[in-house]
Amino acid sequence: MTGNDQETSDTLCLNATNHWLILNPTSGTADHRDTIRQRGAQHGYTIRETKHEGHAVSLTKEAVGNGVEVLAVAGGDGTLHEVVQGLAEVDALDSVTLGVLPVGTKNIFATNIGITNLEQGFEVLKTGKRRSIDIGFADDEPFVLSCIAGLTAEASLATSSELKERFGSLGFIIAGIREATEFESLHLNLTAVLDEKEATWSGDALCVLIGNTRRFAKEGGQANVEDGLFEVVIIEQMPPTDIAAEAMSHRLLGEDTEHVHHLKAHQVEVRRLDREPIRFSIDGEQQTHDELLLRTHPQVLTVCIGSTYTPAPRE
Ligand SMILES: Nc1ncnc2c1ncn2[C@@H]1O[C@H](COP(=O)(O)OP(=O)(O)OP(=O)(O)O)[C@@H](O)[C@H]1O
Repeated sequence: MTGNDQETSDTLCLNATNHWLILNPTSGTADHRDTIRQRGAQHGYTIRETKHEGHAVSLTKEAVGNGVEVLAVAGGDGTLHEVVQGLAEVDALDSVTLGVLPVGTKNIFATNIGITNLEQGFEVLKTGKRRSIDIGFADDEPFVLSCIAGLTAEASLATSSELKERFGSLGFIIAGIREATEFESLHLNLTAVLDEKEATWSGDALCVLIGNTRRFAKEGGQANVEDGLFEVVIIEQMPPTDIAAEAMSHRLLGEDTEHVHHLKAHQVEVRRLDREPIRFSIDGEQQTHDELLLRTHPQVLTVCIGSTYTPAPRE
């Protein structure tokens, strides 16, 4: 099914009978607990609060065990990651409709599906349309946003608004790397598969950015979340003198440059070529691996979307 084919199957999120709401009271500025409890109760949700890290995984499994049809997630991207993990663990990715109430710090996923605030999140849960979107898997772990190899902290991608202003989305990553003090390059092999064709790349990289709902190339923002493909950017190790020029080229042209490659793939394998394991950030969660196999599962998760959401933004 293509993104457009789904238009005919859009269904309002209004009719489901069994609604649960998973609330992370510590997300973002941590001042939303009472509001969510009150609004959630008004809308007839069964509310479950997370008490510790990882708790949203087991609460989600409990919700599935209780036959939940609509699951609202009041939190940020980390909470959402845990909920999707819970759904995957009980093989229920396609049996629940997910809604997002963005009360986290960055809320990248909510923004990418057209939900910008709490009020609108509740409204979309009640009257919004739903779409089936792709989920990535890193070995057996599902992820929604992205898997990044080689950056020491996800934060370095999100904070520097001045660099972003100057260089654009990918450019500011490149420029950000230049400014990072503790940065080690990666000696790796990457194999990408698209339409049964394989492409490989080996060498020293500054980082590899693999987006599911998140786009790093060009102006960044939302990727096509319904095409069953990752958007992959390989940023090669390069002389410091080239970095600013490459960053600016991405700002001005949005195109591949000598040291930056952009491709789409439904499967990506990343393997280390030296002794150091590779550091990955999977939806912001830090892990190390010698190798990692990333695959997309196309259109397996049904989510309530905001009216500004479009499956294929600025292809
Ligand atoms: N009661 C709790 N106490 C402490 N940590 C918790 C609790 N409940 C959940 N968590 C953890 O809080 C982490 C961060 O939550 P979340 O992602 O929702 O907020 P955020 O980091 O502010 O937002 P974003 O990820 O959008 O920037 C999650 O990884 C989760 O494991």
